[in-house]
Amino acid sequence: MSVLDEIVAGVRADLAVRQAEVSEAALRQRLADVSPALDPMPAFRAPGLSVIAEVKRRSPSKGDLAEIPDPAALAGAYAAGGAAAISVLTEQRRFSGSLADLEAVRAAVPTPLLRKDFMVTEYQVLEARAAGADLVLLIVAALDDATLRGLHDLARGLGMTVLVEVHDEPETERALAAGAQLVGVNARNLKTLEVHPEVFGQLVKVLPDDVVKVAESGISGVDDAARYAAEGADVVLVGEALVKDGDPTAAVAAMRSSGGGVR
Ligand SMILES: O=P(O)(O)OC[C@@H](O)[C@@H](O)c1c[nH]c2ccccc12
Repeated sequence: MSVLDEIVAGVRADLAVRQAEVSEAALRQRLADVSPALDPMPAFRAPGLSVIAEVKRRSPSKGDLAEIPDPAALAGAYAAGGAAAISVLTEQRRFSGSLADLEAVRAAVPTPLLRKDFMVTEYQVLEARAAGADLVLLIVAALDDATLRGLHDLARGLGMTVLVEVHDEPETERALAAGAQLVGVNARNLKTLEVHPEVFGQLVKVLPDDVVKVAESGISGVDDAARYAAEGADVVLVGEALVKDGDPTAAVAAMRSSGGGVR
């Protein structure tokens, strides 16, 4: 079993517990009370480099990163630095996140929010929207084509934006075939946890001009952000470097301006 398979098995077990507590019908009812999803795409498409700043306590590859007792305060700091969107890890077992973190952040900031998790069922997409998320992540390596397309269409139907994550060329072709408009190239291979920073530069050549391109993982500071911007990234998604920085507001602002042209 790959690391990704093990993570998804844990996610499915946790999901079964939540599904036993809240029915899908009840979740769908909650959707009526949620404000419409915010659209991050105009900011992502504007000139310059956008930052998706991530709330991330730990990871399977790096272990504990930061305690983050108050995710809403961290998100407020990211927003003050001009983050175009905020990613909240909600996976519990490996990343110590939760939907409660997402809800707390939603209550605190008006910035578009990404639910970062291992989404394998419609229920999780509905949960994301009900908790106030505007975007969801779909990891191509974790999904068959029919499920990828089904979850993509469901999220779009709910007014959400989908970040479709890839790590190689076949996955990129599958993402585009599913209709992806926002593609994230994860430098980390989720099956082995190895980081390959050169993958973005390879895959950017396969991505059409009108697709918004996100560079994900292992971005340690302004130099990495600037390098990805020069390679064609519209957006960088950054976790570890920001949660460990004593001044996350300044760190986000510096990454934005590293891409040439503040937006
Ligand atoms: O902390 P980093 O190296 O800046 O990485 C952030 C983000 O790219 C990473 O958290 C991530 C990218 N894709 C994922 C999928 C699942 C969980 C986590 C991720």
